[in-house]
Amino acid sequence: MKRKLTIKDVELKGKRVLMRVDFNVPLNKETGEVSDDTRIRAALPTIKYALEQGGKVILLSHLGRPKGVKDSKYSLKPVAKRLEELLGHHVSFVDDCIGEGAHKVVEAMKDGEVVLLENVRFYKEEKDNNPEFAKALASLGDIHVNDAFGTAHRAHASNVGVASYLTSVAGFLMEKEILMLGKAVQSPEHPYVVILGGAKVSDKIGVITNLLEKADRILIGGAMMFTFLKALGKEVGDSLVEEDKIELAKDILRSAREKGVEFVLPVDTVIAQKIEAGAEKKTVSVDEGIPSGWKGLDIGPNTIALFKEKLSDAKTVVWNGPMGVFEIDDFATGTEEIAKTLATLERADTIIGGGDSAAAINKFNLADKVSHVSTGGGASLEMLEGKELPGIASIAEEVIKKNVK
Ligand SMILES: Nc1ncnc2c1ncn2[C@@H]1O[C@H](COP(=O)(O)OP(=O)(O)O)[C@@H](O)[C@H]1O
Ligand SMILES: O=C(OP(=O)(O)O)[C@H](O)COP(=O)(O)O
Repeated sequence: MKRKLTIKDVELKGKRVLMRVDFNVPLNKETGEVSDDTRIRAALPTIKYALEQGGKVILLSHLGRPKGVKDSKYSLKPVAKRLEELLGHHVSFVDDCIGEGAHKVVEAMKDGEVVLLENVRFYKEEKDNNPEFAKALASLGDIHVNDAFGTAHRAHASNVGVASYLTSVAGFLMEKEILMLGKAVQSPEHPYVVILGGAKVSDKIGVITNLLEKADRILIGGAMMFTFLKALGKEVGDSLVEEDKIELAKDILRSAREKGVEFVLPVDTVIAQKIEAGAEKKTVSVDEGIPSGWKGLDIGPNTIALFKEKLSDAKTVVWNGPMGVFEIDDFATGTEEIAKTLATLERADTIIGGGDSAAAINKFNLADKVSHVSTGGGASLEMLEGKELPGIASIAEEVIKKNVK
């Protein structure tokens, strides 16, 4: 892949910098305020840089899935407030992302000012990547900066379509995500260990197939383990199993054996009858099996020890999906211990992807102890699957000048 142009490659002074960010953040249902500002913080270096360079920063984002109509539940207004606090700089909010209102505000902007436009998904043309809509957005800027890595697996108007009308360059967050995840995809240092957990087996099965070509070891935890344990004929009680993926799980186990990839499944699990704090719990070995009426909600102590050993010599670790129901402290031990283990691997590239995995690492205050916590869930997974993401493909590449005599 040729080098992507970044915000550092272009002149910003006096320019209208149309910046696509991913401010799709959770809002508190009662107060309507931003409840997790990780994605806003992650975009700050790019916004600050553009301001320091004397650009006029016009921010575009989506929030939620409002189905192409204006719906105040999905307004970016609370995000403007939070951004203003974090940036320590006034942020004007405009209640439309195209049209006369938006144009008037943008035309009146001075260098070093910031405007956040309303949710681009209030128009269905955004998700359709409609060229006219993309042109209308593009008319608000002189240059397009794409810092929305979390949206890079979508080919929408505000990240991809606009690149037909304006030069699109990467922001610092986009650049870092491409660098860190790209390295894990293209040239990981070995041993390369992948830890997969969480609940969405069907979403992640494609990644496993691709990773069998690259990883040396794959460790499976979370609810995902029960589909594999069932494929091996173990009793899994009432644990979460994706029945229609059992055959695929068998294929993956066979394929791992053939390719010489170590496929490590838990040896014990913490079980309970109810997914709630304080529920009676016990640890059983997977060979003993889980009785009916009980479900596996975390990896057990012997599995934690086994996974620690399998991680000890790792040079690259990619982790996606918690090891158990970490939201409840009784079932958070496995996730916490794996997070702590990653934090001690100082000489390895440790990369965490997935919304819940990022939430878990934040819960244990270990985010600054790993190499990279991706802001993209779906985007990081698709990248690990080896797919080309449309929101990266649309960023301009360096033109290699040949010496012509
Ligand atoms: N054994 C389990 N049984 C049921 N749910 C589980 C289990 N282990 C993990 N989970 C749940 O999986 C969810 C996260 O899954 P997923 O969305 O796949 O992860 P990510 O967002 O990191 O990609 C969490 O809410 C967690 O409670
Ligand atoms: O939050 C996002 O995806 P993620 O939850 O997979 O990280 C992105 O903002 C993309 O949103 P979308 O999945 O509604 O297109």
